[in-house]
Amino acid sequence: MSIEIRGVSKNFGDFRALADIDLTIPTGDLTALLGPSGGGKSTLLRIIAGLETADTGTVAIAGTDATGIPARKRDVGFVFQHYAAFRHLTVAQNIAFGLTIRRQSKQAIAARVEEMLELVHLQQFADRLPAQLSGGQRQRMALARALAIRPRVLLLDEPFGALDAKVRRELREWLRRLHDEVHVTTVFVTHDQEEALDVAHRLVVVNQGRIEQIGSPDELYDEPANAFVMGFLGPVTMLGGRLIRPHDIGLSVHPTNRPGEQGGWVKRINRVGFDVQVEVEVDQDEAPTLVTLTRREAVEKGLNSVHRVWIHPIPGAVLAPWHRQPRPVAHPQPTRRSRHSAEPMTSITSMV
Ligand SMILES: Nc1ncnc2c1ncn2[C@@H]1O[C@H](COP(=O)(O)OP(=O)(O)OP(=O)(O)O)[C@@H](O)[C@H]1O
Repeated sequence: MSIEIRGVSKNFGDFRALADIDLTIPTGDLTALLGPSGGGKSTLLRIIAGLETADTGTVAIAGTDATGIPARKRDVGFVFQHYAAFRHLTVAQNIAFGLTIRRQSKQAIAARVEEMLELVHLQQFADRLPAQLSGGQRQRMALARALAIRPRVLLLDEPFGALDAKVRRELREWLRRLHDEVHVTTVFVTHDQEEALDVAHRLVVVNQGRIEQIGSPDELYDEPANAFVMGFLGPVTMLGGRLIRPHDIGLSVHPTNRPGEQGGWVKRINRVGFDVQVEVEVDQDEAPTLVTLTRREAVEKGLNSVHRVWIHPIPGAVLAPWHRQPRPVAHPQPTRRSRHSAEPMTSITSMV
């Protein structure tokens, strides 16, 4: 069931939380709304759900205008970060809740609850109370409860936000597989770029009430629309006045005359897991350029004993123009730039 959002704006007093949002979410897709805190992701999700009303614009679900329809009649399943389970009801009763209030027959409810317990792998926990579950199990119960009513749309607001990193990763994987099974149109809010890139088919980057870019994980990573998107998706650094990813920089201990090459001094070498991060000072008035190498590359180049190096963008590197900030930093907190004013990204092939 596709979701069509047209011209949606929302103000809270003088504060503009959403500014003229247009977005189509295709049927059966798993879409992530990704962006920094306060950017408007939850507000947009709540407007889709009918839990919040837009000041202007429309929301259509499956081709029907849902703008004036109350949340309970929109046929959406909703899961929040902190799932409010009924503490005195068992897992099975919690999952059955939406079906019970819809006055389905006892037999139909029992069959659906069984199906849902199986789907979320909680069969053996059916008779437990929510307090007797782990955080990850509770969120799976929340998903089962949301899905039990056969919603047309599933909306998830940071559903794994309160869980530890390992459980989050497991649930991410699980959610992807679950979506492959049930194919319900799903919108997932997260501020975690790794989570979004890992789980979603499509990402919508939301910042300061606007959409910065929409695309597949590959499109966003390889062709970010602007410096904000590029900086939000992972570490970036500066080379030759442009924003570049640290692993898109090649390093040699002799000059090689490659396009865009710059000489510099090694200031620091840090081992980060399997990678080695090298800080290279090209210009002493600027923050050092970060270069990420594998440990093997660092050893082969004998980096521990050299100080003078030459660095260059590798072929195919993604480079963004960068309007000079007072002091560029290795991991900038990018300022918002409108989609329209953003300069196009250039690849190294077109730069040289
Ligand atoms: N009911 C409200 N009253 C006033 N301001 C609100 C209300 N709801 C949200 N806001 C403001 O609107 C902005 C967008 O909030 P929203 O929750 O949509 O952001 P978000 O991108 O989901 O952020 P987070 O990841 O922190 O939840 C924030 O600045 C927030 O303070």
